Amino acid sequence: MKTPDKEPALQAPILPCTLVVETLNAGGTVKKSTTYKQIKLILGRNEFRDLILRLDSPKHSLKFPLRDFVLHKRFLKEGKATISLKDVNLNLMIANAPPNQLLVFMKTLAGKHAVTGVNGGVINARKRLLSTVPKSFEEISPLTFNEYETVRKNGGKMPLKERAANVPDASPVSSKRKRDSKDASGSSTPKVPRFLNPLVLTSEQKRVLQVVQSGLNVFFTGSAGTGKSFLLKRIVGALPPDVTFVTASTGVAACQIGGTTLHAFAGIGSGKASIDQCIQLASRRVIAQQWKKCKHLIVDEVSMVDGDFFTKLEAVGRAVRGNDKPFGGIQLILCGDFLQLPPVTRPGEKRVFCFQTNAWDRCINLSMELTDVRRQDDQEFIDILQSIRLGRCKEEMVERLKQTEKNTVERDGIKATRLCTHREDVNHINQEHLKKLAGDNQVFQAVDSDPGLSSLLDSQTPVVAKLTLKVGAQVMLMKNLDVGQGLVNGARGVVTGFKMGKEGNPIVRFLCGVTTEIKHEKWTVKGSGGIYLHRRQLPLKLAWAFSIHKSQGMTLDCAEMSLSRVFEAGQAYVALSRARNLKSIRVLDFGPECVRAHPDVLKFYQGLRRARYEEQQTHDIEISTERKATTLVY
Ligand SMILES: Nc1ncnc2c1ncn2[C@@H]1O[C@H](COP(=O)(O)OP(=O)(O)OP(=O)(O)O)[C@@H](O)[C@H]1O
Ligand SMILES: [Mg+2]
Repeated sequence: MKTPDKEPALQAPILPCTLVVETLNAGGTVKKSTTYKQIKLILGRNEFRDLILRLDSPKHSLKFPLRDFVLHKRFLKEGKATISLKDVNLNLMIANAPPNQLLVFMKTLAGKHAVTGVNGGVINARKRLLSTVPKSFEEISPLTFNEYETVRKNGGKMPLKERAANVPDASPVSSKRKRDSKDASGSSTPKVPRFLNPLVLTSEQKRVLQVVQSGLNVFFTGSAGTGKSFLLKRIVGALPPDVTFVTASTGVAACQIGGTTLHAFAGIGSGKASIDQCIQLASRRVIAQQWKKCKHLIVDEVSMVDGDFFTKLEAVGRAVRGNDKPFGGIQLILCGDFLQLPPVTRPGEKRVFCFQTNAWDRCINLSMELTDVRRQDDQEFIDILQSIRLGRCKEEMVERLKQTEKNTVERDGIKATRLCTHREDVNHINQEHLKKLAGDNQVFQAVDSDPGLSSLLDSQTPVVAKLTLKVGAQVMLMKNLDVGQGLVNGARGVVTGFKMGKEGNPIVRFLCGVTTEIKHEKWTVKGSGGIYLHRRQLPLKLAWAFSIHKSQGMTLDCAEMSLSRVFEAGQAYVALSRARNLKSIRVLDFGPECVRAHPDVLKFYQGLRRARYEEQQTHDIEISTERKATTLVY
């Protein structure tokens, strides 16, 4: 994989949000509550260098000195947090803030507060009274790594850490931090935290984010590994969570971006009923509320959304929201690669891609293409993949892929995962291999927040309800645990033992060189009506075999594949493009006949390319919310 670039510095902490200010009496009950909608919170310092939170809106300007406070930050991902000002009995409840900005804002607030204390504390009351310094307010500078380190080394002085134990809903940062700061040998190494040093978007990714923030309905595409899902997560973090609905065509893809399936959002079942019936279904109170609340709808892996289903959704959006604009005025942010897997159809059913519908033409203002491949860094492999994506495979490419049959991708007892074209083969292969291993089965049962909805959690989380392991079991990690160490979604490993004790967690040796105990993790999905469901399970799956359909969107460490039975256009491309380089795959039974691209999709992409060419010929493109039906492709 390419070495990631890093963001040089963070922006000044200004947070768009809604704020509820609660005034409490001495007993802690609420005396008064005032809501300020669509305001900005600005973190700054006054003339005495006190930390001040300023509320700005066209009608209001309030200042809250931050002296003795507790941060409640369990719901950061949902754009919510509370600052309890102990000395003045106020609760400042933040809602509807872009989650990424909120995270940086809260960390900066905690860090700057701790550093202020470390660097000399506050000016006494007498000096303040006698001071002739004019009143001022200066926005705070971004938290630097040195400040972060000061806070880390003076751990006790940092309010987030110090008080977490006393705050019932403060999230347990300490255990995660411990894991993040240890290397494979277990020794502590100071690491720049991800929030201080986020991966930089490429210029084309930034451009898409800009367009999304301008409010246009956008479809962005690009070959496998160009960072579409990566960008989508940034987009999610930059939009207000209360009115943003994050979805994908499949449960696994939805889980990767922290969303739900498009079907679960829509509430129209399979969408096979007539448009009138679909509208009726979506008009049920809880579903309709969701539709009305939604201002931004995000859909990943849109290539697998059926065209008829998309047409019905568009009509439902207009009807349920009582708004004649396309999709009822919801901003659409669609992403995917139509040259990967198409919508699943029954035998004999006509396949309609989304882009072939009138609804698509009415809705999508702008189509953009990412071209910089980030998953692979091996140019020869990138060239082969680009050609296969378009349904072409020259003789020398076939030969090169055939040569990989001799690759030894096994290492340290970790075998290649067989990517299967047919789902039924996957289960069979995994169970047969597990049976052959000596030793006892260790069964790990998931704990679901609502056992009645376990089948929904089965389809929307990447982990199974019942996981059976043995020493020697080949496993795949299903969650990013520590990106720096290589413990990422798709990492391959082998079970080497089980911890003694009640839980008996597995010890897994991974291909990246780390051997570690795997503990339970939590997955959260939004059910219909916006209810959150949780599953706790080990983030592992058996990995002797995996289906190509389930692997769409993933990056895999080592895989082998037999592609002679491919039955879909794009299937061979999806399988091959999961790998990082030619050394980490073994391709069996390969021939040019395995490679297929759908002719309608090729035509669609030719149209996008032509439009790019014409745009480049005529003028520099200006992004304007006025423009309709423009196609912009990189
Ligand atoms: N700007 C970036 N900086 C660093 N790494 C990046 C960047 N963009 C993407 N990546 C990395 O590239 C890899 C592929 O990204 P991602 O899975 O988002 O691609 P994708 O276009 O969604 O692929 P697919 O079509 O297979 O779903 C990931 O490991 C991701 O973290
Ligand atoms: Mg993706």
